[in-house]
Amino acid sequence: MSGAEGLRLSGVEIALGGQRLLALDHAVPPGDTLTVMGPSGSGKSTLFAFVAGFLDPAFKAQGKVFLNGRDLTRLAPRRRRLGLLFQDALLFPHMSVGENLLFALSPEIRGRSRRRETAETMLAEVGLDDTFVRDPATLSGGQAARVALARTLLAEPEALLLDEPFSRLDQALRATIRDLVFSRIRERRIPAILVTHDPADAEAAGGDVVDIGDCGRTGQGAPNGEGVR
Ligand SMILES: Nc1ncnc2c1ncn2[C@@H]1O[C@H](COP(=O)(O)OP(=O)(O)OP(=O)(O)O)[C@@H](O)[C@H]1O
Repeated sequence: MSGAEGLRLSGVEIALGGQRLLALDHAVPPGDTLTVMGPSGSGKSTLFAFVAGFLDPAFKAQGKVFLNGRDLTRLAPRRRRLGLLFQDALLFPHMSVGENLLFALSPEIRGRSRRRETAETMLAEVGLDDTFVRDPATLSGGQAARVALARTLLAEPEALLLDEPFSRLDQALRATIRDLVFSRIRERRIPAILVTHDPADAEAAGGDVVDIGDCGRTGQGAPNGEGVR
């Protein structure tokens, strides 16, 4: 089954050194977020590497990833149309906020003023009007997280991989940025996978939660993708 809309991990199993690390079979509808939890070393980053297409050859993987009906499994990473958000905003320090955004914008959007207007509109969407010319070094942690989100969304990803994107933010800011990210995901109907250690993140994401923690040790884990809620 290809899963015409959304993201689907179909019979995914990843092994390392002959031992099964994780198994996952799960569909993420448009606008939903699947939360993946598990202790350090359980394979969360490895799962993202598999979905994004840069899994280290030390791992043996089987199963497929479908996105809006396309089989991504053998596609080059840049053709998968995935957006990633990490703990760090990872903005280019030698570029202004606006230049960071324009870098992510499709070359199909032509014309200097049209490109700038598109980037400014996205900045406004994440609550950052009038920051186009700012130096990223002068941004607060929350502002940098907003720019990172804007840059990711500007590339118009068909799915998002969120790798502990809130873990560097203090508690109050964390709630604000979290709400912003999940509201954008729902409104734009983007399927997402979130890796986190924080149950409050999973709660805010509002979708299924899978714990891949026991998989390698017991061979059970969540082989049928049954969420814990
Ligand atoms: N390139 C690699 N070659 C061999 N083993 C690796 C490689 N990368 C990771 N591993 C091992 O694979 C297992 C899963 O690692 P992974 O980084 O996916 O865990 P994680 O759940 O993301 O951990 P954390 O929560 O600490 O980020 C670990 O045992 C790790 O040591």
